[in-house]
Amino acid sequence: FFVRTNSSCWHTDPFSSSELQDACGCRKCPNGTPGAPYLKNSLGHTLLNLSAFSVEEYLLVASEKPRLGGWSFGVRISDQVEDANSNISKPKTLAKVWYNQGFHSLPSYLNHLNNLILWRHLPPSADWRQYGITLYSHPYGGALLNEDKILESIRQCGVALCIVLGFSILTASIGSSVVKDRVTGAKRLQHISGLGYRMYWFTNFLYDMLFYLVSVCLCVAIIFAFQLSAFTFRENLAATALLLALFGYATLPWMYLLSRIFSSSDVAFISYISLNFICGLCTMLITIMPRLLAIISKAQNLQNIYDVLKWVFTLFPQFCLGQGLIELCYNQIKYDLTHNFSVDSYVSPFEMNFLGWIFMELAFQGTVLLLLRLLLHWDLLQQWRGHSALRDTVKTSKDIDVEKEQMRVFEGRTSGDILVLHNLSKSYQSFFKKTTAVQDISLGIPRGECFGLLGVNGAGKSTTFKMLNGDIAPTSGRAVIRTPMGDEVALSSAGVAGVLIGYCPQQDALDDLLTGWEHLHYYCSLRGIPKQHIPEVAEDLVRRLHLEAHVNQPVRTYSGGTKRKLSTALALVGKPDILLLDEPSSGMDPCSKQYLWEAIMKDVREGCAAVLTSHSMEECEALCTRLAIMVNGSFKCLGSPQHIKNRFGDGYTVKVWLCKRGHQHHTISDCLKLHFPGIQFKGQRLNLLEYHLPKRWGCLADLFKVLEKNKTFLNIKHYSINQTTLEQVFINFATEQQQTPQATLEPSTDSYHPQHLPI
Ligand SMILES: Nc1ncnc2c1ncn2[C@@H]1O[C@H](COP(=O)(O)OP(=O)(O)OP(=O)(O)O)[C@@H](O)[C@H]1O
Repeated sequence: FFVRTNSSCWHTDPFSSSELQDACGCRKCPNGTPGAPYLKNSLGHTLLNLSAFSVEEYLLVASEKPRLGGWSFGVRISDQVEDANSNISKPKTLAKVWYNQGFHSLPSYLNHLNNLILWRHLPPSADWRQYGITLYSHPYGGALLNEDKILESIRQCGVALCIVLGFSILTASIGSSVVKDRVTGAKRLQHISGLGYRMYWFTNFLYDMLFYLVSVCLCVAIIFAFQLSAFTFRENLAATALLLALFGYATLPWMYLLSRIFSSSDVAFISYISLNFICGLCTMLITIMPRLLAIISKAQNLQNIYDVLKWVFTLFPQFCLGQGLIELCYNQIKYDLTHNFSVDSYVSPFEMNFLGWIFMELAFQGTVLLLLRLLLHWDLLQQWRGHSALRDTVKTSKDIDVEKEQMRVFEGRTSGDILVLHNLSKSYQSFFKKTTAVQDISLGIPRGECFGLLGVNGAGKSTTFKMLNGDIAPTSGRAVIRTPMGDEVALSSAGVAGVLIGYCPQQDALDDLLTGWEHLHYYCSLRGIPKQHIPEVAEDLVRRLHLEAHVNQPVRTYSGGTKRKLSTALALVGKPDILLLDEPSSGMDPCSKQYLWEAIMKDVREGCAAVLTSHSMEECEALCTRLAIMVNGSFKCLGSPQHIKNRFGDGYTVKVWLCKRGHQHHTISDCLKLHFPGIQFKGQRLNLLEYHLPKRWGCLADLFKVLEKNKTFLNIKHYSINQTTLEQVFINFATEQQQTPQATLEPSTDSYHPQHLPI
């Protein structure tokens, strides 16, 4: 308790009744006469001659119950509280009001003193009884301040931050799915199969929004269940739901636009979360600082800074969400504070100068970004770049066949070809180095041809494929298709020109949740096959690729080989004019390979032009009418498999199986070298020895003769003599590949590999 009686003297302690009685000069006068017409201070000095005012009765009556309060006059200021500048202690005429316990005692005793002062200043002729200040006491009408409620609203600011974090993660996980679609090739596959860009993005957006809105509903239900007043009071629940929904509406197109820069969906997911949270939290913190300082200091320039920052940061949907939720909490705190004083300071969140501007901003951003996403697409950019990338200069190649093909393309002798590559090149530019993945390849592929692209890992096959299917733009050169009318059109316009392309990507672009049937039905619909014919077409493909046992199961239950079969089946849907097959048989058993080859050959025989990459020489020999071996991004040889074997496969391969394991090869090697000095020992595995005999060092008949004659003497169980295989030609070229970390030979799963020396 304290009573301030003047600027330099105040008491903070409550007083006991006896202290109070002692302090009341009128009750306990120094001369010992209660009720004397003098008011004296504690030192006995007369302060007021009350008889002059005839108020003694009043004071006596007023001081009858001194335990509730009283007055003292002329009390000397204690040394501690005296002004430090004045060291002279002098008595001052003071009036002090004392009170104790009762809440009403202070105002009533103060009022007595005020009355006294009033009467003191009345003119002598005036009757003091006619004047007076009356004090009324009424109970307080308002409720007490509910501190718990206010603290709860402040705590809900923390909930707002959690909501921002949660929705940052949710939108990131939804937004990164399109990156997965692109990286696995599913997006490209759908475009190639006939799905337009706009349709893809629009349906994606609709589906993602639907999925997102389910989460919004769950979140709003939880908020409602826990009755978080900042987000549920009056119109706040509707505002919270709208804010969350619009956040998704503005954020998803923004993520779609950025999706192209990510090479993995995991990287995209982490990046989106970081971007969301950085944009959301940092912008909120940056704006909160000047706002708080402006509230504390009442400085107008800080308020201006806050206003400017607020408008600038509305560019970020994350800021809009955080700011909107914090504003709802702030509104609620204000309401809780003023509500106790019967003032309703609640502002509707839908008012334009409150959250209305945030809603408008989010809706505007979402619409503009979605339109941008629908209008801008990769092929459009490729077309712009394609015009500047054309460069038709004939480069001399080391190989005569490659050069001939190049001349054929440049001289325009490709009228019968459906797919033509003009000097196609691709370089990847990173910060520190430039990698030339594909270098000036020219090629024309007619209908009914299966062209094989061979090369070690990193030779540039997949890059060539990506340029063919429109996934990446060539650095220079172009790939065109010839329409049935004979016009050359860009690959991206194939669908419009009526040329169907089937694509089997290196990674299976399948949806784990769909069954084989559902995949086939979907891709048949994309190809435009009439609904009534879809079962027939799908069944035909299932039968040709022997997928009957799996087609009703979800794809997640498929083995690697079965997934490849389904991927190839999807590429074959609708009898495409051009088939792009990137390692279609990898991971398949020999039996499945036979079915696959038959399926591909059937389409090729019916006039389809196929381009195939494979690490299986057996497959290339079985399927390809022509092939090229790529080394460091350029063709090193080109022609039919037999032509390549004839040109580059010099001589014979001799395989000798010994009767016993562990025998050294020296005796046999010495014997063979005696008859054929040019023979090369290539390696030994268990009891198998392998030799290469160049043609000029001996003929087939002599070789048989020597081996038959010495079979028993050399402990030979049996032997075989073959013409040099395509695989050996391939290995010979592969040694030319730059010794980069990627340039390692991938062992074929299909054929036995001895420890080869290069031929
Ligand atoms: N996105 C990229 N950025 C930079 N360099 C790349 C990129 N993609 C491929 N390369 C490089 O381009 C070269 C050719 O790669 P590509 O994937 O076309 O080889 P490939 O013949 O298909 O190999 P594989 O048989 O393993 O599929 C390699 O040196 C590779 O490192």
